[in-house]
Parts: sequence; structure tokens; C-alpha cells
Amino acid sequence: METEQLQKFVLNQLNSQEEIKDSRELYYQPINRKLNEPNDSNILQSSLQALQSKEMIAYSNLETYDYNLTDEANELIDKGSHEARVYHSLDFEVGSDAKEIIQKVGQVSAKVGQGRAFKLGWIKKVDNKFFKNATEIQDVTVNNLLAIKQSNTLSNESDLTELKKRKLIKPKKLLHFSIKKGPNYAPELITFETDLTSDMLLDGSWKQKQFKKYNFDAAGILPQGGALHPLLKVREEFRNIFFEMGFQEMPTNQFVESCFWNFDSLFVPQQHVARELQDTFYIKEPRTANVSDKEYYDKVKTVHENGGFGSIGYRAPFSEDETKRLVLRTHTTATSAQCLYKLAKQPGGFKPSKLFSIDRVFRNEAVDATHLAEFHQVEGVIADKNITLGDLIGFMEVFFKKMGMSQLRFKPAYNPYTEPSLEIFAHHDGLGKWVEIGNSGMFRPEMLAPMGLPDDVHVLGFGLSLERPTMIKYAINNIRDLVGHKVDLDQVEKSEAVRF
Ligand SMILES: N[C@@H](Cc1ccccc1)C(=O)O
Repeated sequence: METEQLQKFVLNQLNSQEEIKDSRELYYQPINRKLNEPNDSNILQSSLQALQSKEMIAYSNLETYDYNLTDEANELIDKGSHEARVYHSLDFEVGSDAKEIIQKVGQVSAKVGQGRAFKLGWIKKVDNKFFKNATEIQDVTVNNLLAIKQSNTLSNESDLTELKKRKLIKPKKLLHFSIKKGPNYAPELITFETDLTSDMLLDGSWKQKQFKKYNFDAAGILPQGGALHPLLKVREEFRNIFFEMGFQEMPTNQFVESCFWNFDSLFVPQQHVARELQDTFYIKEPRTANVSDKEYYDKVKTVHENGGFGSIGYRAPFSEDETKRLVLRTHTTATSAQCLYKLAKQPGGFKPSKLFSIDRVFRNEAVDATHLAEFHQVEGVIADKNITLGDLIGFMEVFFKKMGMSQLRFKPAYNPYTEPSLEIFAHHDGLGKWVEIGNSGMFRPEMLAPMGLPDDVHVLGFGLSLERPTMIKYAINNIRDLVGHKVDLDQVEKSEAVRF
């Protein structure tokens, strides 16, 4: 390594002298010359820095200039200075006028040289004619240029300044160094330990070691701060809106549900396509759940088989085995159902409630650019006396406006557990089109009455995915860029707080 070699070389040089006044004097064998080339200074400086950080030496920068001749200067060396040319073109007795001088030496030399030759007393002017005035001249300009050509500099400062001004020489900055021994000077390169290791402590070798000083001025590594994933940012935004509107959060910390809560309590027929294997993940072990409230169970069974509350039911046998099967919940409405059931059963009876949840659900779907087998649902339910479809629409408008979606449209839809049901569309100004954002409806009496909710208590509900608005907001086209191992953590750290 070149710097290490140079470090050793410098230490060796200092062994025989207290101070190296100018690094350009150092004769460095590997490159077989003195260290006075501009290219040497960089590598020398890093070597000196390394030694200085160990306090083996102390060095300071010396700045000087080298001077190179310009083309014009080289021409002057060949042909003499302009003033000398003017002088030589003249005679002591026969005078020349200005025109004649130009003819002899050319426009430039005549112009520059005439004035300078006058100043120097080399020529005189009588009756508009020019004559030689000195028997002998010293061409100082050319002599100075020759001196610079030889040694790259000139001892006479004012001459140097003048040549610079006349653009006859070009300065070049040079960096070199003066070097002294430091407090830790040694003729050999010492390697300092950077870490105190447990081995050094155990075998006592730390006593012989020299340790590198801590550099408290060194810039540290930027600490890794936590950053919310875009999905969680959007979730926070939704949560805040729910809290602002007086909602309570439902406990959704349970991914596995029975078919009873996921489907049957919601009046989803046992033959419904959504319950098929290709749509729902069934749990193998344990396979089934227990029935906890036999009375409620019987009511649900009856409403499925025979109807009630103005309904004729599905008129098909209700399978106990099917209702007990465990599944990964396909929607958070499984939790909403349990919360509504508890609301009906709570001490003191039903009280108006606004509930929400934002959590994960699972569907056995083919995975593609916009679908995963799991996603997050934002869900809200409002239970109160005599609320209507108008309340649902009114609520949606307020709720989504808070998310920045002010233009909504509703389309009739079908859910087994709501009637009427509405699909919700919002106008996305950025995309310039209507996008489907959710599903909603008024829960059916077939679902609410068996729970024991009073007849005049109506419940509205809605659900949407968390991923969809997040992808729109962050202009993500592939869901795998949002969820999973392909997520770019850099993007996660940089993504701004959500606003639709
Ligand atoms: N569970 C519905 C959403 C919904 C919730 C509540 C009422 C109506 C609809 C879904 O998964 O899309």
C-alpha cells in the first residue's frame, strides 16, 4: 500500500532530523525523485494525516506557486521583448517616425514596446522622430522569463507580479508540507488498536497495546429511525377520523373464527359460494369450535332453516358440523357480529353505539398484481334506534369527506346480511375517474333479531379495504410493492404522511 510505504519513509526521514522544513526536499526512492510533483501531494497528505492522527508527527501545509510560461512568453524569449525589438529597430542618428517602426517590428511590438522603451530610457523622440538613446540595453523581461523557465519562480516579487499582469506567466498552486515529530514519534510505524477486545482483557495483552484515540468530531452514522409503513399511515388516518366521530375500536385480535360467527350469525346461507374451499381458508387443526350460547345458536339455526322476523329463511337443513368449522376470518364483520351480540346482551340493555375496526382478513384468492390472500379491512357499524338508509348515506358523506373524498356515488348491491346494500364509489380527482371504495348496507333483521336487539334498533355497516386507498394515494400499481418482502424500505422511510 503506497500510503503505508510513505508513512514508513517519513518516519525514517525524521529519525535523523528534528524537522523536515519542506516535503519537496524529500527524496523518495520508490519513485526515484523528490516529492515535488503536484500529484505527490495528495498521497503524501493522506499519509501525513494518518501519522498525525496517531500523533506520531505534526505537519502543516505550505502553499507556493509554480509558474509556467505562456506561448507569448516563449515567443519573446526567441525574438526578444517588444521594447528590445523597438530599440533595435532604431538608429542613433537617423530618426524613424511611428509608421516606420510599425513597418519594421509589427503593430503589436510597436504599440507595447514603444512605451516601455521610453520608460526605460532606451529611446528618445525629437521632432516626431524616434532615436536610440542608450548604447547598451539589458532585456530584463527576457532574462526574467529565462530565469522562470529554469527554476519555475523569480526572486524579485514585483517583476513576478508584472509578468503575471502581462499574462506572460501562469501561476500553478502547489501544496507541500513541513513535518515535525509528534509526541508519539517512533522510527517504526505503530499500529494502534481501535477496539479493546475481551481477548486482550483475558490475556492481559491490553497493557502492551497502544489504542487509537477516539475522534469525537467524526460524523456518526445516521441513526435508523422507525417509520410507519404507508398502510399504517393510512390506518392511522382512518382511526383518527373514527375517534373524532365518536367511534370505539372493536377487538379484532383474533384471526381464526368459527363459521358460525364468520357466516351463520350474519345470515350467510351455508350453501353460499363464498364458503367454498377456493374462497375460504379452513383450519385443519383444531378443526372445530364449541358452541357457547346454545339459545342463540338455536335461534340462528331456526332463522336459517325456517325464517322468522318476516323472512322465510333458506329452507335447507342447518349443519352443526359446518357451523363449528374454524376458518381464517374472511371479513372483520365476524367481529362486528360478536360486538352487536354483546351489545344486545350487555347489562342495562342496548345502548346506541358506533364501532370500528381496521385489521387483517384472509381470502383464498389467486394472487396477482392487485390481490393478495390477505388484506386489511376498514369496517364501521352504527347501531341506534330507527336509523335509516338516509343516515347511512349521510354518514358516508361526512366520513369520506374527512378523508378528502367529497364526491360519492352509491350503487345497489347484494350482501346476505344487509338489505338494502350499497356499493360506494368515490371520484378520484387525481385519477380523474370514479373508483369503487367500499360496500355497505343496513343489517338484516334475520341477523339482528336472533341476537336479541330490540326491533326498533337498526344497524348500518360498511367495509372497505385499506390497501386500495393506500395504493391510490401512493400511486402503487403492484400490491407486492406495498405488502411483502419486495417492499422497498427506503420508500417506506421516505413516504409522506397520508392525505387524500
Ligand atoms: N363485510 C363486507 C363489508 C360490509 C360490512 C358491513 C356491512 C356491509 C358490508 C365485505 O367484506 O366487503
